Amino acid sequence: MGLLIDGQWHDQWYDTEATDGRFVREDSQFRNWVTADGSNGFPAAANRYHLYVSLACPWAHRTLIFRRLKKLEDIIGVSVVNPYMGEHGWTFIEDDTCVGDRVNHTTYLHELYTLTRPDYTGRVTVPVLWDKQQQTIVSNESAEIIRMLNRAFDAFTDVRSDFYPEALQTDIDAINETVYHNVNNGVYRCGFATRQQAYEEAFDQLFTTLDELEARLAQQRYLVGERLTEADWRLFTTLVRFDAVYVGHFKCNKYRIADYPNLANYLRELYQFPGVEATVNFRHIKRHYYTSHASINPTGIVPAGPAQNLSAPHDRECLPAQPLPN
Ligand SMILES: N[C@@H](CCC(=O)N[C@@H](CS)C(=O)NCC(=O)O)C(=O)O
Repeated sequence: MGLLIDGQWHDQWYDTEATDGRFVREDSQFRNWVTADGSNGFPAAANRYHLYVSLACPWAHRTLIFRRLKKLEDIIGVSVVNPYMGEHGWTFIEDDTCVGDRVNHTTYLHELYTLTRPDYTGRVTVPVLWDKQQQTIVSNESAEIIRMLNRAFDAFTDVRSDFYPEALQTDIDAINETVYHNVNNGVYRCGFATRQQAYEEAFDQLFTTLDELEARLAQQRYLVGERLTEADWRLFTTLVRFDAVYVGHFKCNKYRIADYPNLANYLRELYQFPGVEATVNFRHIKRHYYTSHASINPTGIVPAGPAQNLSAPHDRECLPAQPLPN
């Protein structure tokens, strides 16, 4: 784990000293947009853009789900990093989990960052949306990449589903804000905290929000009502990792998702949504977290459990849902 400073790689763990042991996530620095009309300099096109992801990473997972839901697999390629993130950060070192970077032939993800900006200073994260034509990073912010995939490439797919419909944008943005802070990033704020108070603060916010979401999902099928939206997919990628990793490795152990009837059924419904199961890889997920954070799990032993069956039937059909267009 490390970062680039003026384009030079430094192997160093997160600095939580200045923030009383609290983990504070850096803002993503590459924030360009692919648009249908190309008005931002990045027009949607077939086979021009490439996604770099980790199958372990919940943020990158969002982008893989959108690529799949919008049937953009033939339009946007994907490279998967090795799940082990050690002294060089994310790598493309080839083994039974990784086939390398077949687009830019790099060994380390940080090379893509310095190809884009030779004096880059900051963390080197996945996902990365890469423009093969201009040889540059378009965006390394998953929240924005999924919005590009949602609509900008509609000329290249027959899937008309819109997971960020205009009429629901205010509600989606509001729930995203809470879920991001307390759940998506909340599990990291628990796991990467280096002082007891910082951990407990994050832990309380996480489980207060999970309790609220459990109550909300008793009344309605999805986070903003009857329609499945971006907000659900953003929550899904954390929920699906929760019992396998966050409960133990990040000490988020008040309850498991399996202990919340509505969240557990909702998780299974989303997991069983056509195409989604294929984007979930527990081997990468468990290997990454348990082997890459040596200060949290020094032995690097990957737990063998838990036994869970996300393909088991769910009960969500008793709540009304709006059908999605194809
Ligand atoms: N805000 C970013 C966060 C991405 C992120 O932090 N990804 C993690 C993987 S789960 C990462 O690459 N971390 C490497 C590091 O922080 O050095 C997004 O949502 O795209």
